[in-house]
Amino acid sequence: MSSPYSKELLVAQLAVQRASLLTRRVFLDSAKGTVSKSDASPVTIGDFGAQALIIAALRHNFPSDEIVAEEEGSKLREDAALADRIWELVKSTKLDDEKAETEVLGGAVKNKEHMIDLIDSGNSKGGRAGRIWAIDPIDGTKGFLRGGQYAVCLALMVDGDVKVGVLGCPNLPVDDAAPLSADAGAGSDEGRGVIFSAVLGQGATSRPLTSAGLAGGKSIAMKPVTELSAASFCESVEAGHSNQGDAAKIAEKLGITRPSVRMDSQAKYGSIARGAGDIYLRLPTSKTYQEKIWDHAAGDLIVREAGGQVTDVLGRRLDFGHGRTLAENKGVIAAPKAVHGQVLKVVQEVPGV
Ligand SMILES: Nc1ncnc2c1ncn2[C@@H]1O[C@H](COP(=O)(O)O)[C@@H](O)[C@H]1OP(=O)(O)O
Ligand SMILES: [Mg+2]
Ligand SMILES: [Mg+2]
Ligand SMILES: [Mg+2]
Repeated sequence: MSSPYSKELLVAQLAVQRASLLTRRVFLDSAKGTVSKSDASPVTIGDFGAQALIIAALRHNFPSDEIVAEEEGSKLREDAALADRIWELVKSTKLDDEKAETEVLGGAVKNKEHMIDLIDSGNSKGGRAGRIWAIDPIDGTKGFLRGGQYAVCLALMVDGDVKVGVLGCPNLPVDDAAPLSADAGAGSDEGRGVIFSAVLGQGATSRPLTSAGLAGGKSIAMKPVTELSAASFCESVEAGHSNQGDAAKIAEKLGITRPSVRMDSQAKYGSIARGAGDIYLRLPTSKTYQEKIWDHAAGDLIVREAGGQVTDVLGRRLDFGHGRTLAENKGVIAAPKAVHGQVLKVVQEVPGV
């Protein structure tokens, strides 16, 4: 008998793989078709194209599942030139493995109109009932534009609980043991590109991102941290996304002397899950910003399955059942189980956190 969620895992991995190949093409192109969204954050033809390809694969395999995805298609109905550029990418990005491409992923998207409809169909409100997929087609779009790290993110929640999580990180080193560095090595794909995945209760794996089918996976585990003084934080690059000043105070109190590694996107979760980094700290910057479920669902499961613990700054598990946002959580602390409590205690000693 196959293990629980084996079909969901296979589809999710191949869908993320294909979408990551699309984003990689855009990453290497100087014209990324960037437009500004209503909240002033950027979105590119890579984000739209990756979302279309992932939703196409999900609709082919699981037509009645709900989908919560970051992007929407309205801009593309007003801007034909932008839609055309995305369509060029979507229709020409395929896996080399014919069987994976057609039998598993369902092959090419029919036409441009259908592509926009697919992009628009990630509009579920989310919630605590049933099967809901969460998609961030490019997490860390600012990193993607800067030549940094980014991630293609997909997770399946069932009744509010994350069961399957997959992260495509085209700019991380393939080697799980490579030292953690914010440098993405823009311009060269050599030795780069990894897919992390996890199924609840079945552990976490990493495998190289290739243009064929799925390459062999290896099981991953967090680095055992016994002395916090030898550890370092992995934090956001963007100062507006997490409170880096308070993080520095917390590091000092914990005896951490190494500087934080700054990295965009859920590549942070993947990096600590494979033992390349130690602790992911994301302290809230404002009382009003609510984290989005697609920014954390896959990473949360991958870290927990690699032996970590993930909570918010109040010590609560991330709750993905509240809708499109983590409405009941503030910030994130992801750390090896053995030291998570120590980090949480010091985080709570900092006034205002
Ligand atoms: N004010 C904010 N506080 C925290 N996270 C934010 C904020 N604004 C945007 N983000 C999200 O942080 C994520 C990037 O994380 P990181 O900083 O760790 O690389 C993005 O998904 C981004 O959302 P968006 O996709 O809408 O730009
Ligand atoms: Mg994001
Ligand atoms: Mg995004
Ligand atoms: Mg965005």
